[in-house]
Amino acid sequence: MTQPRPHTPAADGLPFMKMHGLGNDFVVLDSRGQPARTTPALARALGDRHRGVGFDQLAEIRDGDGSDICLDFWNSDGTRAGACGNATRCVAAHVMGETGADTLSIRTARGLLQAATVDGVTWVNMGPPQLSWDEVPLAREMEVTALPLAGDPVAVGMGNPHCVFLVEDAEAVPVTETGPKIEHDPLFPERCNVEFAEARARDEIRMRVWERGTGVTLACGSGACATLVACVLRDATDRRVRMELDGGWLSLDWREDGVWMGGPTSLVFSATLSPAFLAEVEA
Ligand SMILES: N[C@@H](CCC[C@H](N)C(=O)O)C(=O)O
Repeated sequence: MTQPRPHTPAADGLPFMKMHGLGNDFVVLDSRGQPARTTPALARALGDRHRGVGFDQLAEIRDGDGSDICLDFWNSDGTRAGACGNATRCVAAHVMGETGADTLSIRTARGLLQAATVDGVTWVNMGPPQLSWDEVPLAREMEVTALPLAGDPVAVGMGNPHCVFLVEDAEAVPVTETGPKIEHDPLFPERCNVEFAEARARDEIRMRVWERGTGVTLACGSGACATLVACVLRDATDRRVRMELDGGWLSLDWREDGVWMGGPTSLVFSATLSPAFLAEVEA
């Protein structure tokens, strides 16, 4: 009997999924059972919204390592990200849908995360915030709540660095002007994501974001978690809030075991990258 021919990306192309969580959009590669594929060049080429597919982040699923799955993240400029909350929720919803389970363990660069489906909503525990200067990281020893920057922001690590400004009116902030200046400030040796947060009530926040390696996005999950932490540290909100981002609403809850985040996820389509596209990237 003839054996089925194994799938080889060079001959058959490379399958991927396009997903989004509140308009924070992703290409997802499923590399379980095979070698990881992503390189900085592939991430940049795929992230090109004109010549590739386009995404804010690329997420690559790998076989579990003492966990159900492993997950790696890349920005559209080809750099790695240690955390991506919305992609984690999207992938968790997809994998739990495959298996019918309502919990999932996910190993990421920041450690082991837990996801759960509750009343049809996918939640992820993004872990406890990192609140010492060397964990964020900052360039030198200082309080994360006392940065020497105009606007008096708070630095928070969520497996990736965030700088959160508490503002009176988030709509009025020139995000595209201020975001890149803070992202590249020497205080952040690994650059940072920048959030502008307006506490509308003890249980409601409006947030807009500039993402490291990507720019303005409609939502940022790890940024939402960092924003909640900053608001609680400044006593602007309670630990359980709803948050409005440009792309929609998230629910957040800073518990003993970490910052939990729940909200919608969407699988937009599945398709295959052509062998010609892959050959051009590898050339
Ligand atoms: N959109 C993401 C965060 C992506 C990573 C970020 N740009 C970084 O480089 O740290 C999220 O939902 O958390």
